[in-house]
Amino acid sequence: MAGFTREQVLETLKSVRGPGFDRNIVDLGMVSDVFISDGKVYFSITVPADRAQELEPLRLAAERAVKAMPGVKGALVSLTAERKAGSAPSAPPQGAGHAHHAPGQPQPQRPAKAGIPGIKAIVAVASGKGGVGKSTTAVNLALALKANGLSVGILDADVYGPSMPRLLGITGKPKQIDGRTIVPMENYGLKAMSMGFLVDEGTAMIWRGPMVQSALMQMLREVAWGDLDVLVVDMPPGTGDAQLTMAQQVPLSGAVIVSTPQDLALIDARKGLNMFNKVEVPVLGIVENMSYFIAPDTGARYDIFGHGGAKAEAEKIGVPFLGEVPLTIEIRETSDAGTPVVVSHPDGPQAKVYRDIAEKVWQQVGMRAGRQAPSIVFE
Ligand SMILES: Nc1ncnc2c1ncn2[C@@H]1O[C@H](COP(=O)(O)OP(=O)(O)OP(=O)(O)O)[C@@H](O)[C@H]1O
Repeated sequence: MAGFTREQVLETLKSVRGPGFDRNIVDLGMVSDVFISDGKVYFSITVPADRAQELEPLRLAAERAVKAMPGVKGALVSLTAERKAGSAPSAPPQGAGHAHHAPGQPQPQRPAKAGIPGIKAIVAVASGKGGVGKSTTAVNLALALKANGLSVGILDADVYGPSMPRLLGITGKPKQIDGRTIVPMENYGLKAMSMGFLVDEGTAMIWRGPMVQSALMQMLREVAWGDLDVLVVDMPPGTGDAQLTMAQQVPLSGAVIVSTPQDLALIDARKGLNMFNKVEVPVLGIVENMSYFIAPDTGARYDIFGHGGAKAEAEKIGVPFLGEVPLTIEIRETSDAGTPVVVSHPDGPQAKVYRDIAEKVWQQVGMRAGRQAPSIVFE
């Protein structure tokens, strides 16, 4: 147990006041739930979207105040424009002119999204619903981009069920430099960051929206990613407020939507597409996962899932179709063993499927950026 309490954190935060605010941030109701894990404190401060940049010093001041408390090992604080139902500041800070938005809804404006120095492109991998193989696709896509000659990182934004430690076979905790910046973990030449590296399994389950935003922003901006051609972001499954806010706040180059062929998953994939359209993030294309079945003994292919649905859907709505990934024992077993198929069976047919998808994704990124993607040479 931490040697300090949530109440003490809030008491400390009462010393923090923003420019133009008539009271401290706690009394104004701007502080989210405070979450404490392993001596580290996580929370966010709700500010008007149009003042987010200007209020960065406020975030720093709050973080400094909490870090100075005895027993506190670290603090992750972010600004969020999300407003929880019933907890709007009683005296909104000046500039808060968004009363016409429903409480709890993310602001429709797109907040300023500063790029991340050193990272050329950020690609989200998303799905309309859980269990369609989004994380498996994300990790194999990242490794395939790497195999295609790019420098790549992966950010596991699925804080409710982080899977990168398991998928990449990474254990241990990341190091911190200068008391703030986190050094990403690494395996198979891939830099990786996940809440799963920071908190014990299960802990992340009880997080609430603003805390998630807070943690994500820090994993994005306060990790020493170094120079990357592309950072792949494994999004939380679904298309709710958390995903929408994230898509708004992260400077995404584009999104890849993963779907299974079944009708239901396709309907959900459509929701994913709409979500990215809403925040003007280009959809780079759709991947159909568990598209067909390859029998382990004979290698015979069976189209038992009505494969092709995602391709037809992609054509109908005019987004690129990126490829079909079969349902195979190798993909499942290698994922579970922390040795994704792209690195453990690089010469196999599944690795090739992912490398082809990676090539298409990178071409799309290049096209959207209005420039030619660096050419990728295949053997
Ligand atoms: N193409 C595939 N062939 C065989 N198994 C697969 C394939 N894709 C994913 N799986 C398996 O399906 C399960 C779900 O995959 P994964 O965790 O990647 O899904 P997800 O959409 O990220 O799920 P969640 O939404 O729960 O995070 C895992 O056991 C994974 O190994």
